[in-house]
Amino acid sequence: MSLDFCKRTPKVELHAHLNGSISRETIEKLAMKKNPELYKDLRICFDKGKAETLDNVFQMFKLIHQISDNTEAIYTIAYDVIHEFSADNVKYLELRSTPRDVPSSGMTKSSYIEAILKAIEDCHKENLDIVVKFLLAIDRRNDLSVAKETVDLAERYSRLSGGTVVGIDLSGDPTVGDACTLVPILRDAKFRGLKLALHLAEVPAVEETEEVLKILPDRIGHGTCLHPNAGGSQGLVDTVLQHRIPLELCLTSNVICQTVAHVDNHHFKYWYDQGHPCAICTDDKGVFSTSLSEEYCLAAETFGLTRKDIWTLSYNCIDMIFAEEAVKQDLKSKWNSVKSYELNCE
Ligand SMILES: CNc1ncnc2c1ncn2[C@@H]1O[C@H](COP(=O)(O)O)[C@@H](O)[C@H]1O
Ligand SMILES: [Zn+2]
Repeated sequence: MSLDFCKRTPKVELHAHLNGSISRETIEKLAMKKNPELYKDLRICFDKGKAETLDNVFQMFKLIHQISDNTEAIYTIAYDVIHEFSADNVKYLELRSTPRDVPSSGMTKSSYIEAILKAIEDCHKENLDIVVKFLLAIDRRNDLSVAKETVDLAERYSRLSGGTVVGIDLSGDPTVGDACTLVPILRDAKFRGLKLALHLAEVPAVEETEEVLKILPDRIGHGTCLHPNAGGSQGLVDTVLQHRIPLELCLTSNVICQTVAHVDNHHFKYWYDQGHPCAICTDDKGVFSTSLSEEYCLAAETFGLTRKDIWTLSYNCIDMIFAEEAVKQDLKSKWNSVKSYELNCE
């Protein structure tokens, strides 16, 4: 499969953490301004393959958060990330990010969110050919009061942004905390009309996953350990299949974090072969030195997908987006307008 074809294929990105998507160029720009020593540490981490384990990845987020501790940096990261996805021919992007308060820089959770919304609006004003939506993330180590504050902010900014904020993500180090404690607030978020894209079973956790699945989230991030062979259970698989809950699958992320032993064993194959809705995503394109086109190419090469398969995989993601029907129709016509040309030319 040519990377070029995957680049030319219009794409939907549904699982991208803002601070994990930051490119080397943006890191350099921000870190050099702030503290060149920090840049040295970050550069070492950013050399491909240095992430290596889930633990290392979460160490990298700590470093990145040191440079994204003010609204100006958050704006720059969001602005650059949107441009980078757009340059990779992503036509629809859902960014997710965990709002942070940093008293020393005067950043509040509200100004954090507003900086991202401003970047989205400015890219829109530039007529960049990409629709961007935004999910507020709850870190799974957060307690109920923080989670509730995030849901309140999501509801408020969904209204104020005219529908750019669409929902809630649950993320954070999967080996820390217990998502069961957050179930009541996640249920409430759904009741209030927010969409839920939840990291689930990134590592084995049958009971927790059972509890969270009862909410029937709108999409699942990773779902690596749902299957009994991966430390899950048949009951979990059956629930996800029965409700056709779409999966956001991030191949490179899982291999680097070692939650999947080798890309050949990636659970993409199991779900894809059953015709289950699967979206190929990057997770953290900066931290994992990847792009959405590279992820499609990797899936194609690993699982023997044809150009038509890749095209269909990308097209089917449109039905999984958290946007109104009109946006879906627009995207579908965009895909269809280049389909026969792209699929027939070599
Ligand atoms: C690798 N697999 C993963 N599993 C779980 N959570 C992840 C993640 N990758 C990223 N995050 C979550 O996203 C945050 C960084 O972006 P924001 O500061 O929110 O923009 C991380 O701190 C973590 O909470
Ligand atoms: Zn993620």
